[in-house]
Amino acid sequence: MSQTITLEKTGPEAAQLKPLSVDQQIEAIIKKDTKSAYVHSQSTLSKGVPTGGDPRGLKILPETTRKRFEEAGIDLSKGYPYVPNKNDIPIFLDEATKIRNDGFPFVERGVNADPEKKAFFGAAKQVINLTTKVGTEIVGLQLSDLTDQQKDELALLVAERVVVFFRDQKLSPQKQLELGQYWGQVELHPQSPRVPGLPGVGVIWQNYSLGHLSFKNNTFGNFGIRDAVYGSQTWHTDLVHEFQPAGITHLHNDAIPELGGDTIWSSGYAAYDKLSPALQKFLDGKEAIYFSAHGYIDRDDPFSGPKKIERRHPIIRTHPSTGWKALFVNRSMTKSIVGLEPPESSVILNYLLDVLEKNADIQVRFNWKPTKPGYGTSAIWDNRVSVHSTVWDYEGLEPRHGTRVTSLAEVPFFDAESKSQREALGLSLD
Ligand SMILES: O=C(O)CCC(=O)C(=O)O
Ligand SMILES: [Fe+2]
Repeated sequence: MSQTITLEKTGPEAAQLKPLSVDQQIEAIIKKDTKSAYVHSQSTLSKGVPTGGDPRGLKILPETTRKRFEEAGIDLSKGYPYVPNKNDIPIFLDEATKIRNDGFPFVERGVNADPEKKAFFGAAKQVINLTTKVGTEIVGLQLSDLTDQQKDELALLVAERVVVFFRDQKLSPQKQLELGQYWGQVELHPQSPRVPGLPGVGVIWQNYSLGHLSFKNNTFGNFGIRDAVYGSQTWHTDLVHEFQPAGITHLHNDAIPELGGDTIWSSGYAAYDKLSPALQKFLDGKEAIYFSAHGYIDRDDPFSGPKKIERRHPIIRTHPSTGWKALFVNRSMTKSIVGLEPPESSVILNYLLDVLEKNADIQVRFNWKPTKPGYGTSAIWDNRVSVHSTVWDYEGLEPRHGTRVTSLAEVPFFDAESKSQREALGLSLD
């Protein structure tokens, strides 16, 4: 498959242009006028929207998404996406930190699964491992038809392979939510736009947030310099500021660009296996500070600017199903290693992040295109043992839209008796 691509000229001269009104911005999106939309990208459509359904989003909703929602009986009459009521969004840091601070029961489904996964594999036409260490594609199986036994086996497969893909799916947002609820308590994100009537189903839609239009190559931090249209998302893992952070995330993309818009995952197990035994030993049992994506006001120091929620978690964590150790750091949301001087922490942390981000042999890059037009593609990954980054290379304003359900998991732990993946599989060189 090939496609001729003409990159728009943007940059300083584009930034000189007059910002557009919201209506003009919507027009620009409909006409796929990248340059005009880019000019406005600093103040995104998703900011400052009225609470409730956003009527503006409906105007640019991709056809495949609209069809999927209609078939599922989603009420779009008030607009799309649903934007949370401002009164429900915590403003102060202490309020935001308190959400789920007390913990909740969690059942790890993969633990009880048949290690051979006979029920799950038996129902699939094909099982394709995409690389040696990470990523498996399942062919010929509908996620909406899984039995509980198959869901347990899939959870174990996701834990082992880090991310598992399913093309050509017919999946309603309600079924997607049900599946997520089976794997854990579903995250109800107070800020994020969501599918109307389904608080646990978030929306990933760059054409709405225009996120990718304002990003440059941003390896060294979020929200990089705005002098290029394209880039990639800062490597991250989801919701690490939670007391019980994300386990499985399931993103179902129902509008997929003709070319591009891939996502990359890197394995935390394999990253750990790349460290020397001396560095592994140093890190085992250490903790790091993780922070939230959103900022909040500090009641005691309200004028100091937004502050992030911070949590302490083990920097090497043991996965409860596989029992393997994984490196648990990410560029977007890991602040420092506890117990080290700031410069020491920064050097070591940067090295660890580089191991995850710069080694293609522990990564998988996935293109979401279904083989059947009109069908969607699901990626199901384990945030406890991976980081991911979306590639915003797709041309102009081609639609890319997905619904996302995240199941929260256990309080992260490190088991000193646990093994690395190579050790457990008998591949260790020493
Ligand atoms: O759009 C994607 O490929 C992934 C977006 C993302 O970071 C997520 O869903 O957690
Ligand atoms: Fe993410």
